[in-house]
Amino acid sequence: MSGLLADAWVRIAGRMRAEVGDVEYRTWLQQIVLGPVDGDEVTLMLPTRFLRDWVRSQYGDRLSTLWNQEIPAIRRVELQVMRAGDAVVAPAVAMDNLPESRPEVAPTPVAATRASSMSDRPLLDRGADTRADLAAPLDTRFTFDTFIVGKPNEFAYACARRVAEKPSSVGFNPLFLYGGVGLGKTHLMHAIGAELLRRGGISVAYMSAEKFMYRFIAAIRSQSTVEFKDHLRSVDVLMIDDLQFLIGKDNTQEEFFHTFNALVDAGRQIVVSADKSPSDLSGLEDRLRTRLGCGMVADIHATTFELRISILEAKATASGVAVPGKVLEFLAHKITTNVRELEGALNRLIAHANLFGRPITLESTQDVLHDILKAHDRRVTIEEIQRKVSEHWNIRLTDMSSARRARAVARPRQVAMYLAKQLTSRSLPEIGRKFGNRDHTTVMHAVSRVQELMERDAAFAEDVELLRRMLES
Ligand SMILES: Nc1ncnc2c1ncn2[C@@H]1O[C@H](COP(=O)(O)OP(=O)(O)OP(=O)(O)O)[C@@H](O)[C@H]1O
Repeated sequence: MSGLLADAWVRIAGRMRAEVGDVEYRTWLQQIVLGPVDGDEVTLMLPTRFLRDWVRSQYGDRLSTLWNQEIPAIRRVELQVMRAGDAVVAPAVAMDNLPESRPEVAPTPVAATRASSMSDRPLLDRGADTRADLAAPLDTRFTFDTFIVGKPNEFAYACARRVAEKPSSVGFNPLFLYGGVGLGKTHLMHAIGAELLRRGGISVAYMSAEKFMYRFIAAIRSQSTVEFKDHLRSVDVLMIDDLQFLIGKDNTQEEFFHTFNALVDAGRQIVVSADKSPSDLSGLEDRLRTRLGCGMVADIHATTFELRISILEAKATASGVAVPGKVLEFLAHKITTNVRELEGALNRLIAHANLFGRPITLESTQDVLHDILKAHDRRVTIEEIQRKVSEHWNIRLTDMSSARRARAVARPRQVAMYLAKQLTSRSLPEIGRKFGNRDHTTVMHAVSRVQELMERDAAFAEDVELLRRMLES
């Protein structure tokens, strides 16, 4: 039964994804864990109360209907907050593990290939000779206009713009974009596609390396490799996302290599993205790596605090919901690695504010994003905080846990407790223990005292803020 349930759940999750779109699925539904069935009721579990309430109010009815269609004996869906020890029938279904939710082949030729949701399927637009089987939408939100440029990505952005304006320019073919997860590679590729489409008269194919492989395998199975190759080799611009997927897939690499050569030799543009530079993609064949590195290689670096703030400001403005600067700064401090996560956190705050009609505050942010923030807390330890604070005020590290009450020692100790509360997910008693076995009420007092002082004394507030930044960087 559990295999049957798990299979049904994957289909339902795929259906929901198709209905709500990738971003909404990732933000709200991807964390659902499948629990057991009891009588006519299936249990779905979520990590926080907020997520549970939101999913219940927004998707509860639809989930019940889909479950009932899959397994008629199921009539109700029970949404629960997950607790340790709850029985799990199937883990959360990450988007990449879902079946393709839209039809592979567009039913009719599509001339304008813009649609509202993201897809890995390639697109092709060349007026009259647009072919239906290569037509697919780009994510209309991923344009150059919505891409926020800062020091870490300005070079990649400039290269992408150049390719969109003048494909196949000398020195820019292939364009190889690389960088860590969620830093905007796909966004830039879609932006190139959108710009080329806007200008018109050029055919563009975009697909992930994974999709490239599946299509290639499907073509082999249906004995249509010649058509597959011809199709790909007829485009003016070919974009392949997440090339690292081809590592270890030797036959697909070989096919890609030939397609690549045929296109470049014919003066067509190739754009490729990956998580590493060509020279670091050690599982790729040498000759392919060499060719990939022959054009323009552009690195998207990790975001800076300033870039994260600019991205958040732009997204908050676009949403039309007032998000205080302090909240944006807090998020930019806390979520530092991945723009996708940063965006997801902001979306959740905005949805919460809309749902309950309450303004966004620092307190509500900490509450609503509890699970995300906890995951980002782990990096700073109380010991590090104690060390930095002692160095800053030039006191002995042992005074963090000593009984000395002189202000010169007691104040830094209070600041360290305050920072421990802000920057880690430790409870008040746990923090107290690390400071010479002090009681949790002492920590509570320290936190409110530091807050009070920060409000009254700008120089002191600046000191504390500086320490916080140092600890987080
Ligand atoms: N500079 C930026 N300005 C605006 N939005 C951005 C920027 N960088 C990333 N994003 C947003 O962050 C999200 C993740 O970006 P994207 O999917 O392009 O990342 P990626 O580098 O392709 O990630 P992956 O390695 O997972 O494929 C997208 O919603 C994108 O719009």
